Amino acid sequence: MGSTSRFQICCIGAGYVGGPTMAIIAKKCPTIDVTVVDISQRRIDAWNSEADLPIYEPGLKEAVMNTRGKNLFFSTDIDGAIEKAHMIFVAVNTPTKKDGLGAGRAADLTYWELAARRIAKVAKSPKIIVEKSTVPIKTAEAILTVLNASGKTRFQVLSNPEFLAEGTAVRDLESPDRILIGGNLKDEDGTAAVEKLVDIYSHWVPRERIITTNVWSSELSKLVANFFLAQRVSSINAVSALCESSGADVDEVSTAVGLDSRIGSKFLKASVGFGGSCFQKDILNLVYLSESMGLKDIAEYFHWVVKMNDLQKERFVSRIIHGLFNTVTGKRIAILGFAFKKDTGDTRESAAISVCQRLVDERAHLDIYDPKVEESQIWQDISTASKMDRLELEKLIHISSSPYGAAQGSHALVVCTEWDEFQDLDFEKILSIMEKPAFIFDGRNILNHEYLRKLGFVVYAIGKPLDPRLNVV
Ligand SMILES: NC(=O)c1ccc[n+]([C@@H]2O[C@H](COP(=O)([O-])OP(=O)(O)OC[C@H]3O[C@@H](n4cnc5c(N)ncnc54)[C@H](O)[C@@H]3O)[C@@H](O)[C@H]2O)c1
Ligand SMILES: O=c1ccn([C@@H]2O[C@H](COP(=O)(O)OP(=O)(O)O[C@H]3O[C@H](CO)[C@@H](O)[C@H](O)[C@H]3O)[C@@H](O)[C@H]2O)c(=O)[nH]1
Repeated sequence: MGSTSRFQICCIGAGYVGGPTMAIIAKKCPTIDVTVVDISQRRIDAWNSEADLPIYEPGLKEAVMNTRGKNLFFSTDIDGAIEKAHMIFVAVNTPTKKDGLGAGRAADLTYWELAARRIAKVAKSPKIIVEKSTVPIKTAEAILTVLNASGKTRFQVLSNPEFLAEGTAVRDLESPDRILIGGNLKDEDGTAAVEKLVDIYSHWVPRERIITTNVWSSELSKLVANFFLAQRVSSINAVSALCESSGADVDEVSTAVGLDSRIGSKFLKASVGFGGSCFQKDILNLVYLSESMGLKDIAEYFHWVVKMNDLQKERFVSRIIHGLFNTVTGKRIAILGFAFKKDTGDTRESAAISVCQRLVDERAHLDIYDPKVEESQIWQDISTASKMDRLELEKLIHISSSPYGAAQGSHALVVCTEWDEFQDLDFEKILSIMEKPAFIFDGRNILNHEYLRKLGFVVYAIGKPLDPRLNVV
């Protein structure tokens, strides 16, 4: 490990945020030593391996390989890394609570608190703690209370939410729209801590893109940013239902609407529904916060973004069932894509999970293909979502290593993830190996629907004028 006379950063949590964020800090700041620690030996071994890293992100492997062993280290020696660090990022998971008070809505801060208690126990010299995980407003304040209770040394807690999106993590980290740092700017030590973190980001981020606020604004801004993004997806998905009923085309509508510079064109792509570990969790967190502050109507307003997403997934499944003449029992359906978006192997809250679970409930036979998601992950996700046991599921589900394998003998192709490679498939070949009539349900609007119809497919696409050959109710 690096010399202790250099500035030392520790990051607790070697996940989708901790790993890539620290790799970029190490790359951009060669004079700083960065140690990423985790309780999972398996994850740390994977970060240290020569083969695949534990997560897939374009450009990540190069960034890690160029710095690992020089000023970037992955370790399970959490106490050792805490002890020598000047600054400690906490990037542990903060999932939605499963049980107890606020279950299904509030953030579960168990991992965060455990990390804070570890720091309090081990730290002997002053530390700057950087809250990287997404947390409810006032978490930093609670954490400071835990830390200060040890009475051994001084701590500053900063909020520095992460805005990277999966699939583009390296690009987002190298060229962020903004860096947000919340700290106690009324206090000299607080201001100095904020300045230290500003210094680090200034190695590669223009100063005007680094903004500082009070801690609460920073914590809340992260939740609100995700609400605004998810709200746009739910809004365009609501419009997609209207388009299907009226003959309008959702892509034409979103282009026309998005050209208004006050609205903008991003996050207006209708889909089977948003997924990912953040949107639903963070909005439910806002719902819970609003409810606990007595703001019932505000909570309901936030909640509709998640409810609309659930409706969209269900609407898509209904289109498949009705399209296949009101029953999918015993029919073979090829699922193309299982990740929650392209260019990631992450499946957390992926719309594909809900779609597969619903189709399996109807006793359809699924053949699933995804270029990056591990087979074991698909089994784990469907087993968790379904009421059926593994033996029953194995009779209904097969996982293929190619899209053609999945399509063989199927009645329908269902696109759940917008992987680029799906646009380049040989659809003539696919048509020839499918049952007839052959159906395509494009949950991402990425295929050339007119061409596919000319070939002979019956095509359903989100928010598009309905194919006259499609059975609808
Ligand atoms: N995934 C994203 O794209 C993204 C983007 C922005 C913000 N966030 C937020 O960042 C946080 C982390 O998300 P993630 O996707 O990286 O989660 P993750 O599950 O991929 O990684 C979290 C890691 O923390 C480790 N961990 C948990 N408790 C620990 C402890 N006490 N000591 C050491 N290690 C511990 C876990 O083993 C795990 O490897 C969450 O709050 C999330 O909301 C995520
Ligand atoms: O027009 C769109 C845009 C996105 N999506 C879907 O929305 C989900 C989320 O996509 P995206 O936001 O690109 O990925 P995430 O990695 O979940 O990133 C979000 O969540 C992160 C975790 O908080 C934040 O850091 C990011 O800023 C925020 O974009 C995915 O299922 C997308 O397919 C759509 O359906 N239509």
